[in-house]
Amino acid sequence: MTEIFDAIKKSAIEIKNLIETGDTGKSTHENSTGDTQLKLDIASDEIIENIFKEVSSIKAIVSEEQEEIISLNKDGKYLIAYDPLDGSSLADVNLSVGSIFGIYENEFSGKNIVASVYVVYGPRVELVIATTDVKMYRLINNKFKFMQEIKLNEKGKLNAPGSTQNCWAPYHKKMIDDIFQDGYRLRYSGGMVPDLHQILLKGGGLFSYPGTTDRPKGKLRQLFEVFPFAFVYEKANGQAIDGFDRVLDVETTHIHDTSPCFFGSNEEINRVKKVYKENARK
Ligand SMILES: O=P(O)(O)OC[C@H]1O[C@](O)(COP(=O)(O)O)[C@@H](O)[C@@H]1O
Ligand SMILES: [Mg+2]
Ligand SMILES: [Mg+2]
Repeated sequence: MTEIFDAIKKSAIEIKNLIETGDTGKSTHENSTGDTQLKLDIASDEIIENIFKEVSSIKAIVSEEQEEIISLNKDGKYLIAYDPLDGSSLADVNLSVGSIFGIYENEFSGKNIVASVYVVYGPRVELVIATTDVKMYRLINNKFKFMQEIKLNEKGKLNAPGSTQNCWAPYHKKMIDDIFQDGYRLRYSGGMVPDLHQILLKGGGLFSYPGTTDRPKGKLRQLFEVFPFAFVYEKANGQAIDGFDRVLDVETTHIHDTSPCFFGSNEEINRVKKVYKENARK
């Protein structure tokens, strides 16, 4: 898998340069989820696709920005699903954004994810690789240097509650209020990558993107966003659930499926499970 990680590192350096110099405006296209694509989304997608085309171990790729799976090498072992520029609408206000990659074998499903990688483009560029463990690297003088392993504590102090609040179920609202009452601090930028990276590096907490009245299956996409981060959180001694069970056990029926999702350290996730079990129906 090393050549895949090297390809991702190469794409991260090109995307960093694109973000620094590129146009943050909208294109005239929509992606399959119905989001208007930014010029940066399209350009980052092209960068990654062109680099992955050169890697012989990749069988097929699928991007959040494209409709279909693209076959690359019939003898390749790995399938990669990626979100080329997550949180792209935050680039114009100079908040952090990211890229997310899920590496799968056999077919695109939560059960088949074998590794994941994400990149944070912030004041510094950091890259996190999850295999059997979770390792963080930082871009220094155009090279990724190993910095540290990432492990969550049993309990954290941060709360990142996503989605439109007036569409929350009453029990979800009460749970979030209770968590704040217990002294947790609000940390939500609207960029999944920096928001989840912050919880990982500060030792723990909760990130939630529930099902809501306007989006019963949430917003975040399983293959490109939810499963890769679920893999990271599990390997970092945390958990990722759909409110009830491991989100990596949720079935994928379409490549652009979304799922409610909760990522965090054990204490916070067990709290979500209890509230959802007592109040919600799956
Ligand atoms: O504003 P909301 O509804 O809380 O949604 C925020 C979420 O949407 C996203 O921006 C979606 O990602 P894209 O920018 O790749 O579409 C996530 O990064 C973030 O967690
Ligand atoms: Mg995204
Ligand atoms: Mg995106």
